[in-house]
Amino acid sequence: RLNKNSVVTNWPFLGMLPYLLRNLSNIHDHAARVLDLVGGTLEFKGPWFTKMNFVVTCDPMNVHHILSQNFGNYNKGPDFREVFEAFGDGIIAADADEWKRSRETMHSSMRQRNFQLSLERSIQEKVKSCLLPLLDQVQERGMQVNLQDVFRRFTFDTICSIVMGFDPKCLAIDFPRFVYRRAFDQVSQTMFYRHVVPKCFWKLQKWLQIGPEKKMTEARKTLDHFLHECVTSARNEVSRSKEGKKVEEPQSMGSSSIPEKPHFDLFATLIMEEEKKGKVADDKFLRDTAFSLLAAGRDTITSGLTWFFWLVATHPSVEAKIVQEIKENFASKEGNKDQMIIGMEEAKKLVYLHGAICEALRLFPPIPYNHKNAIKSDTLPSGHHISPNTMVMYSLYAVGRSEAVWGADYLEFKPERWISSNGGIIHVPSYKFITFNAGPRTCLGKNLSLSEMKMVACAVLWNYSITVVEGHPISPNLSIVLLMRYGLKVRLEKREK
Ligand code: HEM
Repeated sequence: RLNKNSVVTNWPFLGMLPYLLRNLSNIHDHAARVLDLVGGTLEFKGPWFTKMNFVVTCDPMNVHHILSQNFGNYNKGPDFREVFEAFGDGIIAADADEWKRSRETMHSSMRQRNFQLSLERSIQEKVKSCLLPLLDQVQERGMQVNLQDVFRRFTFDTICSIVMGFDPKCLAIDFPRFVYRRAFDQVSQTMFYRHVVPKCFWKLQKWLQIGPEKKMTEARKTLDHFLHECVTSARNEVSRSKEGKKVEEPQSMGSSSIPEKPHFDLFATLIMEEEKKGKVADDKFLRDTAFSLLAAGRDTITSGLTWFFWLVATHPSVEAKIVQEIKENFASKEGNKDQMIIGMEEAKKLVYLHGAICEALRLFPPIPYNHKNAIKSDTLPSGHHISPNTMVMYSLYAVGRSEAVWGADYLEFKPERWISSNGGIIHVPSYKFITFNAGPRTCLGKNLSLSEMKMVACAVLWNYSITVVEGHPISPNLSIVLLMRYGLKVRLEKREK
């Protein structure tokens, strides 16, 4: 019988760190394979002089236990906050009452009708006035384009508009450089780096201000400046709208500007929600909230769209079915549907597209792993004992590729998996389709993201067929969000309708 932990060599002094570092470039696939071999859960041992021991699992019952059934015993904890310190006290890193307060305020703001309408309008406008014109030019000039870069720009513009009512206009044909976007990328990379080197090592680098930690400090300064400007602008807008005054002309802000027209953004809504409760949303709360939302909602949607378009481009029969479904639902309808810029309600009709997007998000979850900290000792459903203050890591990537959950064809891209015999959408419990997390801390942007992805997919696939540039390498990057290391280089052709 296999000694369950022997799949990964546990070296004297160094523990399993050599395995982790040797396989880092393809760590998610390695983790999925190892977890499969050991029955779903592994006790990882770090070097003896570090506190790098943790339990890693992809067993859906363990995940259900940690995220829902025994939710109260698993928080983010101090280590999470240290690694993700750029999030401050924002919802992603917060625990207990701080988290509850953020979650309630954010949830009620995001449910508001005006917010939903403003969100829909922002996405539609961005597709119509920036995304499709840019792709038109690329196609007309016969150029190659990196779709991942296009989506990163698209999502940065939309998330800034949605959260702060400010469009940085990164998506333009001259692909402008935008210093704040690069600062965000630097912060994400350093946060990933802090996961794979012992804590004492990155702390020393931080203290000495060298390597990635130096870059992190500089990037954070840049970002804090950006967020401070956004907070001030949102406050001014709320005061102006309360006074019923006309919104002033944009001020200069780096290489971009504040939008000309009033906008029902999340920031303004949050400020007003707090006021209704007799509280004042202080600058730090708004800064941390903005950072959390920008980080949570920017690269995640980019990742989802990039892997989706790659899968569709390499599965022509799926592409044909998506286009057919769009045609059947909307092509003969009244109104301006020549570009297929649909709304959120219309997006719900596209069941096959929904299946294809869920399938892409299952195979390539934008957040491939996550972790929690056990407060008291516990026993997982798999029988593993958890001591107090142990980090429990769960691989969303490995859950999405578990044969036990998805069947023998788990590696196939099959949108049909999500469609019932009567043509409806099959509901998969969130601890199995874990891409948006599960339990009380389920992603607050789940519906928003699915709608946005469908709206973009519908417009792009209706207007273009996409071919991946021959020989272009496809592999995941090393960061906290699963993007493509070399981007997604494609050529476009106008679709014959
Ligand atoms: C495809 C897109 C997305 C995916 C796959 C995704 C996935 C996730 C995951 C896995 C978590 C749990 C993170 C953790 O606990 O550390 C999360 C949390 C969260 N997400 Fe998303 N997300 C997406 C888009 C968005 C968007 C667009 C927004 C908002 C604009 C958003 C807002 C949030 C918030 C506020 C949380 C924290 C919830 C809490 O802790 O209570 N997400 N998301």
